[in-house]
Amino acid sequence: MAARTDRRARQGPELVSAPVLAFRDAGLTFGERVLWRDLNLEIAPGEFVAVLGPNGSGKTSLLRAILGHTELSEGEIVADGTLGYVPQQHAEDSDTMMLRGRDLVGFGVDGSQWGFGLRGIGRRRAKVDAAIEQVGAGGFAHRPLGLLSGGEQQRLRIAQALTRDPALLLCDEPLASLDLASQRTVVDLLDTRRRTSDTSILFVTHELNPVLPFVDRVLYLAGGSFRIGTVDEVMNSRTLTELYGSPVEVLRIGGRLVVVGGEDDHHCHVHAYPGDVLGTDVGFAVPGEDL
Ligand SMILES: Nc1ncnc2c1ncn2[C@@H]1O[C@H](COP(=O)(O)OP(=O)(O)OP(=O)(O)O)[C@@H](O)[C@H]1O
Repeated sequence: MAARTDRRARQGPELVSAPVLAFRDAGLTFGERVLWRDLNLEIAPGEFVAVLGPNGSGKTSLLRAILGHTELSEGEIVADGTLGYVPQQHAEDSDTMMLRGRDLVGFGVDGSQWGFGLRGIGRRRAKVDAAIEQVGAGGFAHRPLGLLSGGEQQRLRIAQALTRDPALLLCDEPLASLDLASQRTVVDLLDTRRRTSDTSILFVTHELNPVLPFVDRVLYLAGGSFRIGTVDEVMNSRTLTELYGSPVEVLRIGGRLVVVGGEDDHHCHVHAYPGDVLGTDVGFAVPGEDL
């Protein structure tokens, strides 16, 4: 039966090094459309797993299944500990002038868990302050969200997720529409969190290179199938050609990982990822051009 269950509730606290998340024969299909199936994956404490794949391959649906918002078609997902969620930056959020940065962070601790009355309010405020400090947002958290840069807003979204003290952070393209310096800040925050608290990171992205130095494994979804392994095991021409069923070439150029082809059957598409998030050349090339 398809289900997402809480391992701690079932098995007790003795499994100290148990995976924080496990997919067991998990599958997700919509009608005839198979997004992925027979997925078996265990994510260890502190592990950084990048989820890659073309548009529509099922990356966001994977996160939704973990969060329990989408029901699996088969298998199960077993979670151990609290989940935190960091969404992508949305342009429409920038219009928000009524909401202060710390209000956004506070959404992470709303609910009855802190109790009511003055003591509850004080505990809640302390939790919000601690999360804001963890992401270094004390200097701007009092300002309206609409006056903050995309990078500052994204730091506050991470703070919101951290208020829950998550064992696993689910990140849905958190670097989208951020400049390279802000990307680096966000990636550094996530890496610090996993080093200091052993929080695992499941990171959905179209751009692997900004997180390349931190990635332990890659889950690459495409065409109803997937590959899991280290960057070297997955991001190579043979593996991706096999996965896509059409020629794909993976090149390493100056520390950058460049994938040629694979987006669809009709266009030879080139992704050029910057090898260093402080680099300036997020290049896109057309077939036949020198890289
Ligand atoms: N509830 C649903 N019912 C039917 N189809 C769905 C449902 N949810 C998602 N889909 C379909 O599943 C496919 C995968 O969607 P998903 O958003 O997971 O892809 P993605 O890999 O995150 O894409 P992108 O990179 O564009 O964000 C899409 O074709 C989408 O239309």
